[in-house]
Amino acid sequence: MKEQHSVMWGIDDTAKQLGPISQLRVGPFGHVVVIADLNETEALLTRRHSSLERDSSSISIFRTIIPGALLTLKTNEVWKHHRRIIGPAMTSKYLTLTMPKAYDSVGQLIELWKAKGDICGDRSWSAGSDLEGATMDAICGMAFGHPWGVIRQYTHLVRAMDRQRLPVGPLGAIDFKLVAPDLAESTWRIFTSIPLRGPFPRISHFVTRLSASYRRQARLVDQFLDRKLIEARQKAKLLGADSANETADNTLDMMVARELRGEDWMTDEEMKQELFQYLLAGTETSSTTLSWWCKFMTNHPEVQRKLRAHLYERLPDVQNGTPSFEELNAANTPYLEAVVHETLRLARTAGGVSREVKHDMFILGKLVPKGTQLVLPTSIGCEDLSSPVSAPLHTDDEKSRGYKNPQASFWAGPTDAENFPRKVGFWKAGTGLQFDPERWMDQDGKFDIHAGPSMPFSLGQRGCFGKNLAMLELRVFVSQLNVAFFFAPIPESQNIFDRVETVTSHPIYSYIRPVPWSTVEAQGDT
Ligand code: HEM
Repeated sequence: MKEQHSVMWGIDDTAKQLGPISQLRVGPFGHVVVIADLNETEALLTRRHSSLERDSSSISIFRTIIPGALLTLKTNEVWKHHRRIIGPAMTSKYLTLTMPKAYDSVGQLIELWKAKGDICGDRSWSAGSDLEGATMDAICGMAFGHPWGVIRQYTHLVRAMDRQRLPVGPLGAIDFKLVAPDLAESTWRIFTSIPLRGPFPRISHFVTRLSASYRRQARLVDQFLDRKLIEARQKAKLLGADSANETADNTLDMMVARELRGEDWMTDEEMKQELFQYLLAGTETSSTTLSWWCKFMTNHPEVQRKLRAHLYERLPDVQNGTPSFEELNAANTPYLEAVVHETLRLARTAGGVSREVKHDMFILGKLVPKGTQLVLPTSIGCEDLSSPVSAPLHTDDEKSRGYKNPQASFWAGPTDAENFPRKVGFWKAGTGLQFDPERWMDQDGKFDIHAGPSMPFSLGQRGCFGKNLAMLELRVFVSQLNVAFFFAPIPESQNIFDRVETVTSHPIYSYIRPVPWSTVEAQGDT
């Protein structure tokens, strides 16, 4: 793992060397069991989920800033209650209503990149913080109805810069150091306070909370949420319950309207935590995925050109920026869907998920005791890491001890292996790590979600709550950015694919050079 600078690639290598189930020691006392087999992972997350629970260590890490929202609740009655209340926010009805917020945010990002392009000439800059700002604006709009104006502020600052004195970073790119509005800066400060490493997250975060600046920033965000809650309730009362419910175009308004109708409700504190969780779970994940997309585009001009032609053909409105919810789907824009899926597959934004075993169970023929922490890489289909058909599922010793337990997985046991041979060789040999959206297209040019494995949002009951919103946002951003810009090549010294793993696995360098499609280099040979 040290050699690869990545836990995720390290786990891939472990799986290649040790097979689909292995045990790693973590620190002096802990250990985790890694399951790197696609069928087994699917079975665990979907069919055997009642034997598993979200693991205590990740819960205690995220509880430092969100003590009681979906992400940090055990799968109990409270979790089900929260899901019932905010679940409708992911239905097509609400997503359709909130979609204009995503268009607003990407529109502002396009303006920012045009302003940067004007002063940068043919030099590149890093896309990372711009994308964080734009996805934060989008999520705020979708959650509370108003973006925080991060990108608007960045654009204002860029327009005021002296093009003769732009700061140049060590790799030759322009190093814009832009300051976001207070609320956004405070939220990022809270996110970065999450103690991702170290054995005692609660203690280390307690120390962080002693700092006056942290307390001031946390208070600012808390007061904002209080204010929004009051405003949303006043607005809903004026409109009346039914009309408030019909017109709600953000998650807070939707929750408040349901509260007013007496349907279901949460305490103020619960509501605030669920909304804050939107920011935590929805900003970095989307911006990281989009940063990877920019890198893939920069290296694949042919994909950019094909995508643009496809969008112009399928979406007459694309230039005006408002294709509808129904128009932006896999059936209507299959190549866009393929590009988004391929980006998610290779970005490996959330490299893995973890679970705790609730009682002794058999996994791939091994007895895994109660309390064990499982790590399930979400992108094991990237390479061919499944076990071969002939892998022994029970050792002779286990069989002689009568290991025919009722909780064995669907796939465990020699008979199942014969009847349901393990899927191996998902992609053409040696192509698994290449960026190739065509792998998701069938012979008739349709998008085929079953073409191969990919589970970037995880699976099952505790899989990503925001998947529908995230997919919509990615389709909106990718289509709008593609139509607005050609991502021109950048110097080799900046074209580095190294990762850093925090909450997500993001590129260390995300330099871009977006140019108008009218330029000669955008037109290329075609
Ligand atoms: C590209 C974007 C995203 C990716 C790749 C992603 C991925 C994931 C993954 C892998 C999990 C863990 C699931 C598990 O443990 O099985 C998760 C959980 C979650 N995600 Fe996302 N996510 C994304 C965007 C979003 C957005 C936009 C939101 C909110 C609006 C969101 C809200 C959540 C929540 C609340 C959970 C916890 C669900 C629970 O424990 O019940 N995510 N996400």
